[in-house]
Amino acid sequence: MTITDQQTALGAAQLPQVHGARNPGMALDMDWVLSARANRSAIERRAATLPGRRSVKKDHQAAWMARAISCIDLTTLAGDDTAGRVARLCAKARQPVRADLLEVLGLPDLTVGAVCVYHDMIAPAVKALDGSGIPVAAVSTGFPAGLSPMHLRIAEIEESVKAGAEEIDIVISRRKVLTGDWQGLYDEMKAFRAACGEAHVKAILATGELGTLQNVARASLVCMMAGADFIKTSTGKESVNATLPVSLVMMRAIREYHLRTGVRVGYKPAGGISKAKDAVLYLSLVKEELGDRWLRPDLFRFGASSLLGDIERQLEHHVTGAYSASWRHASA
Ligand SMILES: O=C[C@H](O)COP(=O)(O)O
Repeated sequence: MTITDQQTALGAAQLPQVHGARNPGMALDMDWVLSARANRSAIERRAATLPGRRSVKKDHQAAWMARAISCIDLTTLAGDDTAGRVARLCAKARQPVRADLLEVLGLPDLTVGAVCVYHDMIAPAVKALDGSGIPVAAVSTGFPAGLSPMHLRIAEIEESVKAGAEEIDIVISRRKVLTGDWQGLYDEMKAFRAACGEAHVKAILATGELGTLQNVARASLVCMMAGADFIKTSTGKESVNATLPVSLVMMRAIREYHLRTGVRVGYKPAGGISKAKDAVLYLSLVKEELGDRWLRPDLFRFGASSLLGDIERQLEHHVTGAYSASWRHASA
């Protein structure tokens, strides 16, 4: 399969809708969970073939990069975040690429999917995004390790929703996966989902700490059964974050969940995705594994702090024929 439909790509980038139908969840089905397997060598072989055979050129490339922008959760998760830095990030979220480039691309209203911050930065982000329709996502539940007492993790979600976060990125307890406590993981995720209320919930699996791809497959299923609206690879703070093999496993779990329940759960690779060409690779994988319906911000996001800068650079090159210095795009 090759990517050739520029119009489809540009059309989807203009779609404003970032929130779709929710995943109601289902009872924990242990037979299904324990039947999940992952053949590491086959998955790694398949992932290894992807970079070599993707070739998306010129206008098609620009269309796919625009699509990628519409799916970015523009993120800042640093200890020295300030209201000023978040306001600058939000300005970038509203207008992710220079206005003249957006005009040439025919996408004057292109924005990112969401802005993702720590709890303390929700209020400045909500203020800076007022009227834009761009939701604020907050990382929560003792991010990134998820080791604070359960009642505090629940309270943190509730506080963040109260502060205006429309999306909550929770972290799961890795030890529940590593010890095979699937019921415990299910109960925890269900409690997180309930605390979110109307806010959409993304379950961060921290796949780099789950040991095996089989654990990634099982944890993906359990979180979806417990009502996760999205499953997300990583916090960006593990030593191994989003990878193509892990993405294959998680996307196939999403596909299977959709086949069995009819419910579409979203996918968010996060951590270390900083190049436009990698973003296009991920989009092509989503297209192949899940289909076009997932190539929209209500079902796909990149968690990324520096990807937008490279995409803007590549788009500038596409339109003007020249690259600008990377420092010109420093805020993203
Ligand atoms: O969820 C988003 C990640 O924390 C961003 O990671 P990154 O800084 O490697 O892009």
